[in-house]
Amino acid sequence: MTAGPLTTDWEKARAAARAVPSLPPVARDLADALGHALAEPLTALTDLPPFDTSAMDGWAVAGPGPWRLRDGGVLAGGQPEPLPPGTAVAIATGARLPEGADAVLRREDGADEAGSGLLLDRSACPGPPAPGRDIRPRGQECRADDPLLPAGTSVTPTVLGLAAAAGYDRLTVHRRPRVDLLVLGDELLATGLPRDGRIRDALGPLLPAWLSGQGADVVGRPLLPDGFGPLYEAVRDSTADVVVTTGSTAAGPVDFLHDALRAVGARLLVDSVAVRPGHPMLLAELPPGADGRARHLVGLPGNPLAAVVGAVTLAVPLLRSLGGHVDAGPLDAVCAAALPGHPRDTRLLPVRRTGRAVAPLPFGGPAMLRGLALADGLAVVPPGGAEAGAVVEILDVPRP
Ligand SMILES: Nc1nc2c(c(=O)[nH]1)N[C@H]1C(S)=C(S)[C@@H](COP(=O)(O)OP(=O)(O)OC[C@H]3O[C@@H](n4cnc5c(N)ncnc54)[C@H](O)[C@@H]3O)O[C@H]1N2
Ligand code: MOO
Repeated sequence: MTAGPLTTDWEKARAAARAVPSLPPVARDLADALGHALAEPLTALTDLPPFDTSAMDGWAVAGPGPWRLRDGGVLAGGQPEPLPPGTAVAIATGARLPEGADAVLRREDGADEAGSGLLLDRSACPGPPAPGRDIRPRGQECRADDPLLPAGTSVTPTVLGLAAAAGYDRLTVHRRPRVDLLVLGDELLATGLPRDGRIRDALGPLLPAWLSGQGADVVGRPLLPDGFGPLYEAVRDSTADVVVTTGSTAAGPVDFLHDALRAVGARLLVDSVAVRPGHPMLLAELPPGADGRARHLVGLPGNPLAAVVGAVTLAVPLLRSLGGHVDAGPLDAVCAAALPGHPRDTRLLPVRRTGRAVAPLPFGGPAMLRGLALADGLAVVPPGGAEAGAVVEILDVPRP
């Protein structure tokens, strides 16, 4: 390691994690693109709708009524015959409008006169249907080549739907970062009740479920035994874009993270942050991978809430940047009551939201998850605390 221990301001720590460049673009089938970020703008490959379409079930009509009804009807997906003036044909919502039709009469507004073969307009508004009524004209939503979404947009289910509608089978997206999760601590149990001085691992279940939703492919490791050797070897041998460790950041008798980083030739970018809880968190640049790409390690403290604060501060911004996501700015809220702060450091506090106002939750100690599990967000409390009525930034809590 080339940098010495240096506490970083909380905003600067977040900025350092966000500063890493995105991973290269890859092409993915739509079905595999969910959760990636677009590496190029999404441009319409077609007009939408691609042809004039009926917006309602009823009849396509040509000119003023009454109309002579033609046999058959036009269904969605059909190719209709042209419609001569003074005639009408039954049509379904989403069906292509026949050439010559200038409006659609809704099913509930038309009367199909028995015997005469005539269709009468019984709609409340008298006079001929206004041209274009209940038609979705070609290109109403977009024209081919129109920009629909900027690069950096996260591929949500809606984006998949829009891309499919606009003609895409594959999308160019940023590769998702691969994460190796190393959970450290001989005291941790994977199952059962706490016993014999040992406790359950809370972070193995929490982190993969959360970080996957942040656009990462997480490979969870079984609990790693304490000791320099296993940690050093796991970090040295990992080929992931990001190694996330939990525990071992402090100076306890089995806290070997700094030693392991030194031994693999890592460079510390952030070594402790002025935030509570979680201040021993760290961010390091690992020696590059075989392809020359930068690789990183995020060291999260072992106390569970402290680890979540570390992940919000370093891991989430790092993974979002690597994945190429351009996210909206944070939300803020008004403090319903004073939020207690740390005298010198930023504090992240689990809060409950009611409307635009937030209030602190009990059980927000560094080793606890009870408050966080009920929280709607983590309030960013400035040094010294926030008064009732003050506006504070709210960060998202872990979600799938
Ligand atoms: N002398 C000092 N001691 C400590 C300091 C300090 O500044 N000087 N900082 C404290 C703070 S703050 C934190 S946070 C912890 C950070 O410790 P580590 O990152 O080295 O973590 P561990 O010692 O391994 O564990 C701390 C605590 O968390 C429990 N733990 C660990 N992993 C898990 C897990 N996966 N699930 C549930 N609980 C876990 C572990 O049993 C310990 O109780 O250091 C303080 N000490
Ligand atoms: O800051 Mo430690 O992170 O108190 O738990």
